[in-house]
Amino acid sequence: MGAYDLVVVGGGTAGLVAAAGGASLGARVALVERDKLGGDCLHYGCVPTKTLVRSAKVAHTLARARDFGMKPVRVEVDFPAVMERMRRAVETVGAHDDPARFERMGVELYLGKEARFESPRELSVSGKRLKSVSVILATGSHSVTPRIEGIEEVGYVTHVEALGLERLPSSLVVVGSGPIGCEFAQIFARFGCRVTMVCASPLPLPREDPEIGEALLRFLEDDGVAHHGGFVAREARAEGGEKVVTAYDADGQAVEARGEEILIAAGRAATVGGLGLENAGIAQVSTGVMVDEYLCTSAPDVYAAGDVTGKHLYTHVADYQAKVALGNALFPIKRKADYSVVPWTTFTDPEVARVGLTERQARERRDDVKVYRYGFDDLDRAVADGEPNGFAKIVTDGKGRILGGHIIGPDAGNLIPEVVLAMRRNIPVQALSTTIHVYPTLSEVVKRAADNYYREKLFTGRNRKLLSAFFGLKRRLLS
Ligand SMILES: Cc1cc2nc3c(=O)[nH]c(=O)nc-3n(C[C@H](O)[C@H](O)[C@H](O)COP(=O)(O)OP(=O)(O)OC[C@H]3O[C@@H](n4cnc5c(N)ncnc54)[C@H](O)[C@@H]3O)c2cc1C
Ligand SMILES: NC(=O)c1ccc[n+]([C@@H]2O[C@H](COP(=O)([O-])OP(=O)(O)OC[C@H]3O[C@@H](n4cnc5c(N)ncnc54)[C@H](O)[C@@H]3O)[C@@H](O)[C@H]2O)c1
Repeated sequence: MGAYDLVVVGGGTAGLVAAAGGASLGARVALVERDKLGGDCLHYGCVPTKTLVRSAKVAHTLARARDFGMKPVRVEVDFPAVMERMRRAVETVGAHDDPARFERMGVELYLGKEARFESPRELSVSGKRLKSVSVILATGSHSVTPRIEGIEEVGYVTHVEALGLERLPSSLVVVGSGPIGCEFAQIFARFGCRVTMVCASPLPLPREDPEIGEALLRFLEDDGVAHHGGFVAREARAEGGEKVVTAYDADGQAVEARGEEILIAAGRAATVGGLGLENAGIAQVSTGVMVDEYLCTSAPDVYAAGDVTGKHLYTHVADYQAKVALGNALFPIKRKADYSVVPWTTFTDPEVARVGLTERQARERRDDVKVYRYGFDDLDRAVADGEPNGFAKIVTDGKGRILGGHIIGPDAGNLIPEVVLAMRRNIPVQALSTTIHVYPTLSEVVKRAADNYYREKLFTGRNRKLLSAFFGLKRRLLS
């Protein structure tokens, strides 16, 4: 029986950050991973999809050669080569998650093995018992297939199988237009596949500001994606060599989406099967493992981090939670997880980046909400780049305190951190306006949106009248 300070279950982002941190602090740490180190983000999520996003963008840019003063080119996507490039990128990035690196740090690895709780502080791993002072559960999440009659018989892929395709399907039905559905729909459309999306929510990215969803819908349609919003997929059948998904709206109206393949991107659930949570008294809620503000589960000294908690399913949040959970698992002084300022980005083109409240959420909470926006169509650099697409929107209270930031536009994910830092450090929107930004850069979109604060204060209404009176007086005195 091994006695550890910490046993980590799951070797994705959350598990690796926790295990590496614990070992670096001098704790005796074991990490149990049933598959490969790196988890979903490295193997089936962020890294491979962003590689494909880039290839799709290159295809799209080549197809627009004429817009940049080039003779038109015939774009031919070599799908096996695209997928090979993706695998190489995963391999390169995966070097960070090399098992030998973690062993050198002092982490004892149990690779290719499943962990099961026997009690809160005791796990069995392939017949071996691991005893530990504390445990961090970091087993991630997996794709959920909604109830669609006939779907198992017809067959479908999730993001996992889609990333293993050897041939580009001629057409694809995507069920769900959350981040996974939108990213894949655009990638495949830009590779030349006919894509039809069906989604229960009316607009793509239903968690975002509807104005953002509407704008993204237009961009997806420009790429040739057909989007049936407000339709729930209920039946699937094979017909004439195609797969057909029938979806219904709230009035019972049906729409049929046909394709060579079906991609299910309809949400995720915490991965807890086979863990024996009941043996440790670890309770679950509908979204995942139940945790308190300190990321402690209902079992003493068992913490959880990452997607398994069901809170903000992003790699950067998994990383953050792992650090909070690790500190709380090892030390007596406990720290709460703080989700007040959490950014994220959906890597469509243009990208959709977000932090804080939407305009609607802000207005539900207070009466003094102000919204400052700026369009990329009026931003010199975006025009020069031939990407005058989208807008930035900053939501504040009456005094300029930032409540939320939303950007749909080129490189939005790299532009949002300025707003994130401002929110985190209570820097008001006025300061974004008075900070010098480099010209001509896309970063100016945030400043330009913020400039509207002063434009509204100084150039309109009572202030403008007062200033006019002041200038009149000055003229009279000096003339
Ligand atoms: C297609 C796609 C694209 C994405 N793109 C982005 C993006 O661009 N940016 C972003 O921030 N997020 C993105 N995400 C989300 C991101 O991948 C996850 O939030 C992140 O991987 C969560 O990390 P984790 O450590 O909680 O879980 P995971 O990475 O899923 O790791 C959990 C690990 O636990 C292991 N495990 C499970 N059960 C057991 C068991 N019983 N015993 C032992 N091991 C076990 C699994 O094998 C796995 O390796 C994307 C997700 C998907 C699906
Ligand atoms: N760029 C990123 O950071 C990124 C990328 C991909 C995934 N992720 C993470 O993974 C999470 C899961 O993504 P997702 O896109 O699978 O899920 P999601 O929960 O965000 O969206 C699923 C969508 O499917 C729809 N849906 C469900 N059942 C349906 C049915 N029967 N018919 C039609 N529509 C149906 C829902 O209405 C919803 O809009 C994301 O919320 C995000 O946290 C992040």
